[in-house]
Amino acid sequence: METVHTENISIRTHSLSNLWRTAERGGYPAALWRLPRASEKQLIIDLSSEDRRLKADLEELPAGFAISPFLNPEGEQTRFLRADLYFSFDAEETLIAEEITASADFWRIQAFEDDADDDSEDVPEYHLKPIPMDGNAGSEREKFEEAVRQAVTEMKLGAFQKVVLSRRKWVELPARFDHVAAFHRLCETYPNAFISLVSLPESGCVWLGATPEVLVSQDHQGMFRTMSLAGTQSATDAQQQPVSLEHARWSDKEIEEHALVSRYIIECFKKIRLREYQESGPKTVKAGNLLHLRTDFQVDTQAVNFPQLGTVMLDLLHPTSAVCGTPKSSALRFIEHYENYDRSYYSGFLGPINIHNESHLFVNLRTMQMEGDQAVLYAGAGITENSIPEQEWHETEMKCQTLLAALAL
Ligand SMILES: C=C(O[C@@H]1C=C(C(=O)O)C=C[C@H]1O)C(=O)O
Repeated sequence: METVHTENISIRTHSLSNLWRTAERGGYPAALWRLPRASEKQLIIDLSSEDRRLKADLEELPAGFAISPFLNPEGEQTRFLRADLYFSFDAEETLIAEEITASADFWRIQAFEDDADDDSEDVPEYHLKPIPMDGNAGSEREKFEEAVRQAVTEMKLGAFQKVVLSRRKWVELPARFDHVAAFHRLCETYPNAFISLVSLPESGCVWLGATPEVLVSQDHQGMFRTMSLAGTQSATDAQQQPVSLEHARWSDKEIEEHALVSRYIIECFKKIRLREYQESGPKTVKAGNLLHLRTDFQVDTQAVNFPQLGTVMLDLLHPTSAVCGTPKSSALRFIEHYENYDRSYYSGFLGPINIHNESHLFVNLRTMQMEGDQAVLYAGAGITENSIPEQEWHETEMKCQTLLAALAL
């Protein structure tokens, strides 16, 4: 990352919570994340307060954090947060690195500093008394199951092979719900997930999530990775005992649903005539309270001399058949007609770009959008010809539980 290290510009050491609160108070966009299996927690703050929308070009962009809506025509609606300030903390929340990029101007840094020094506001407690607001759950369920029935009918007529249908669930947050404490809680509960907290002042919303799905990742050695993740079952059996990964059984419906996503990824490689990918799987993996089928894909971009592969694949992959369907255009048309609501950033992608020469973008799943004392959770399920509406609804309920149970909401 490009940095300025002069004696007179340096952010004094503050706690993670204090930095986050200062960013929120000042109306600065901010993103806090923890990569899967990592202990380091990273925070960036964009001091421009600008609602910057662009195409996520991993070769061109400075260090920052991208968050894309599900609907992103030509990819140009990706919201980009520039890393004017960057902080990294270890598992004990000790500051281990801080950087100020050349783009940040001195006066804004000073104003930020002064505000961060004003620590008058006491740290909110982490209350755990939720008030579920699913008064309209009945009609939500009817609408969702009706859409599943419609999709099955259309698939039997050959209109498409798979569509991913989603729904929302509303929850009232406890008084003074602490976003950063909730982020830490998710980090502890889900060590294998990508945990993120993103504050977007222009919309007044903060997004919190724990996703298991990599969309595009390119590390500092030029290793490109993506995955197909589809097929879902509970990680516990009827007696609430954990299902061992070796003993998990998958139905033909789930195997087919998963295969469609893998085939979609391979088609993307074919479009760019790339044959040198390694494929491994499918295997059963645990994602919190759920099990999924996963196939991993990997390409050594240095060996194939294709450094821009991450950007090219991002363009081709999103939205994959894991969140949209097959074929993409018919599935999308069906979603737009039957879901009847804006998915916003749910099932888009998000993650750090060019932070220490790495970019890691994940599908925005197991996520909730918080605005004031309300939260909206989003969850979807892959529908094929053999789907049973009640089971698909149950799957979305389990997916909502990934966040609700961990946060005791
Ligand atoms: C759509 C979601 O998850 C996706 C759909 C899956 C499925 O249909 O089995 C599994 C994992 C994800 O790719 C979600 O979590 O909301």
